[in-house]
Amino acid sequence: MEKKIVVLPGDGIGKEVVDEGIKVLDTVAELFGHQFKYEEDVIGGAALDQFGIPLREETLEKCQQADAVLLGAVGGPKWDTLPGHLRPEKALLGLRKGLGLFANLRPVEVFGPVVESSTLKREVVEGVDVLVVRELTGGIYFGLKDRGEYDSGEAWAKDECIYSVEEVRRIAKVAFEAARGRRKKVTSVDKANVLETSRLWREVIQEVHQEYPDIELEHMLVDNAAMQLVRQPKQFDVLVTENMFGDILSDEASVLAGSIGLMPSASLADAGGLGMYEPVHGTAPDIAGQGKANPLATILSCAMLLRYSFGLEQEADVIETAVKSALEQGWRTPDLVLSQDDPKSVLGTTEITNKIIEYIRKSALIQS
Ligand SMILES: NC(=O)C1=CN([C@@H]2O[C@H](COP(=O)(O)OP(=O)(O)OC[C@H]3O[C@@H](n4cnc5c(N)ncnc54)[C@H](O)[C@@H]3O)[C@@H](O)[C@H]2O)C=CC1
Ligand SMILES: CC(C)CC(=O)C(=O)O
Ligand SMILES: [Mg+2]
Repeated sequence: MEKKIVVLPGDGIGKEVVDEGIKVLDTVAELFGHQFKYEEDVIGGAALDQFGIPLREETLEKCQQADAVLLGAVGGPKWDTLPGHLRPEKALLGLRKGLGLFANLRPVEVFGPVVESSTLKREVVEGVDVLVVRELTGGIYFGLKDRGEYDSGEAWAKDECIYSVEEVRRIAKVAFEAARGRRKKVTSVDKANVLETSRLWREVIQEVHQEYPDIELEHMLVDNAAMQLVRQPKQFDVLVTENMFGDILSDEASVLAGSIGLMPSASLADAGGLGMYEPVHGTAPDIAGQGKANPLATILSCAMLLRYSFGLEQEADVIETAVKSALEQGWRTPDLVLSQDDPKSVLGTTEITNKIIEYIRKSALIQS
């Protein structure tokens, strides 16, 4: 199979983890006889430094013409004081909107071997398997185009939260369809006791649910959901929510898995179409450049890329199994080690990728 992947490393550890993801994709390509062509471009802070804007039109066009996009993360303290439209993070919003990627899938799977990496009790987290379905191109991160901008020192600032029926309907369908292939339960998270957009959200979710009588639906207010997620996470199967709530709840859910360095994501327009794949985490300025970032979230995002954009199920499975094997054998990155005297073998970014590649090669040998 021949495919074109646009690679957007971004800033901070984004570059470090994306490099590792490509090594894994190259290994899979070599073993399974595929040809992946990469086209790298700058976005975020890197694009600001080089071109004066966080997202160039030509970058968006390149992505539109690709088969998939692999992204690291954007932002960092260097650009924190810039006005809103120049923030590196706006590049991400522009890409998501420009590519029509309204469905963000963030699986939260607790890998058995790293249960002890979670700060929560074993009985709470063991076996957790939640899919967060986050609406990605609406809500308060977008608002109205002509809303103006806050200037430092001004007396007030404004963000607007808008949702249309159609925006909620299409993400509801993604969630109910996903639940059909899982444990058949959807929890819709909103703030319908306060927000008008949430009242619309709840109404539309209920309406779409009529088409899915085989799926159990419950509604939960977001403050309660934040609490339930760490109190009793196994009550959740598919959790569907709007843009900002999904952003926050998925970072919270990473505590169940042991580290945000394990959390992959896929941002999709339509099933089988162009997708963008990125770790849930940001640029981690506190550890950037030290060779200790956990690349597994990105490597698992590469598995999602193969599965959702290229339909390469077996190749995706091989990557996921290799990640599990490496963790089972006790290999860890520093973020997965809670105490100094933890006996687990601690590896850097490149070293743990090399282990994953070793396991991928071994499993390909067994299969051939
Ligand atoms: N998708 C994106 O591009 C995102 C970008 N950001 C940006 O990243 C910058 C830093 O944001 P933070 O709030 O600090 O969030 P962050 O996710 O970058 O880091 C939060 C904490 O998690 C740790 N961490 C994150 N990824 C890790 C990994 N792969 N391995 C080991 N440890 C990891 C970091 O060291 C830090 O202690 C900001 O400029 C923010 O706007 C934040 C979130 C998402
Ligand atoms: C950086 C933001 C645009 C969004 C974010 O934190 C995320 O998508 O996880
Ligand atoms: Mg986030």
